[in-house]
Amino acid sequence: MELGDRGYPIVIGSGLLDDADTIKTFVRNKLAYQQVCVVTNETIAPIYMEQLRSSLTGLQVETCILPDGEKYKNLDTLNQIFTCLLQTKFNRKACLVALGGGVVGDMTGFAAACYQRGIDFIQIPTTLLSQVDSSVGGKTGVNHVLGKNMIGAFKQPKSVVIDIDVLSTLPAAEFAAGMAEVIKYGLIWDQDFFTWLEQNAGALKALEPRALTFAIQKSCEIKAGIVAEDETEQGLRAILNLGHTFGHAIETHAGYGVWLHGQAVAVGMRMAIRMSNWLNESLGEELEARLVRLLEVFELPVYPPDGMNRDDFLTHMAVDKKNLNADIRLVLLDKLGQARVTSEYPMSTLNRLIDSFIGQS
Ligand SMILES: NC(=O)c1ccc[n+]([C@@H]2O[C@H](COP(=O)([O-])OP(=O)(O)OC[C@H]3O[C@@H](n4cnc5c(N)ncnc54)[C@H](O)[C@@H]3O)[C@@H](O)[C@H]2O)c1
Ligand SMILES: O=C(O)C(=O)C[C@@H](O)[C@H](O)[C@H](O)COP(=O)(O)O
Ligand SMILES: [Zn+2]
Repeated sequence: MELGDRGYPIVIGSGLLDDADTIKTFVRNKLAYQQVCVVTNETIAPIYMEQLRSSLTGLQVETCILPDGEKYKNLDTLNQIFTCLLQTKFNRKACLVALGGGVVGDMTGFAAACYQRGIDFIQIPTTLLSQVDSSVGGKTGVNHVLGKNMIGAFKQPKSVVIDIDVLSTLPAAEFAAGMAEVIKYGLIWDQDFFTWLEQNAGALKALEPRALTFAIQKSCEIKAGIVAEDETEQGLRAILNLGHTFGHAIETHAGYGVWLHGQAVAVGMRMAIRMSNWLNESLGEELEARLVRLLEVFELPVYPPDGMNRDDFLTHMAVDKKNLNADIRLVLLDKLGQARVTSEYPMSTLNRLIDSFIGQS
């Protein structure tokens, strides 16, 4: 990840958690930490903690085990990390290691940004979503009942270690949720990658290592390239939010954890593509149909939840972080592989768009 003195390596491979040399290079010796606190959760700890611990022998390794779930991505749980660090007398030279999915990664990064005004952290992402998206780019934070990820900081990790083997224990619905973000990269940035995903969906679903590695690598490259241009989302980076304006509204309305983040993004991307086509007919209706076919291969939802109405969407979309005033800013496509952020559309079109999805599921 190219970011000047905040740049960092992203290593992708098989067997990395068991590979003491890799862990040594990217977590231990090279960065010379004395104290390491692995932040993980109650689901991941029994599966992967011992493997990681054996690659960290010789260091003071503490473990902070959080409850599992999006509903715990909040300030109370964040405080549990601070309590762990203070009880074990961690100093400013300590390093946090996020071993988990996006929830663990976002909270660990935010804890690292805050603890004693900032310590280092490393990402060891264990879900597909966290491997292709949340572990890269430095967005960290927690949810508020009134909005997703509303409290947080930009804090880049010192390295990202992606072991594709951990995906073998990931539930299928969680794998699919990660695929929604992978598909996002094709839509916003790379039409050839989108076509490749259509052609290789079966291999990805079967966890075929070559296909998986390619998809993860491509996703990280695209994300890192965008973040390198615009680390703190002054402009370009907001295109990574395709589908999220609608998706975050779904997650918040349903209650955190009821809809997986990637599921909500899948529906949100479909809504954004239909809106894009309505505003720019040269995009063509076929793209929405192609997206739906691809989402359905992974059994991702393509309609918002029953009972969610237009006001529910608009209320939550009004507190989106992209908004600069009362206007709701959306990420839309000009064509496959090219996105932009805009609030220049008739409100009547947004109303009609939301209505076209209500009561359809
Ligand atoms: N910071 C960013 O740039 C960014 C990007 C995308 C998403 N996010 C955030 O990430 C979160 C979603 O992350 P997620 O999809 O990884 O969900 P998650 O962190 O909740 O993990 C999903 C589930 O899988 C379990 N799990 C994780 N790894 C496993 C493994 N290898 N084997 C078995 N079970 C495993 C977890 O315990 C959890 O129950 C959301 O809060 C979202 O807002 C952040
Ligand atoms: O890294 C980014 O920038 C993204 O927008 C990636 C998204 O997939 C991710 O869900 C992110 O957390 C959303 O950010 P937010 O600022 O809309 O909360
Ligand atoms: Zn996302």
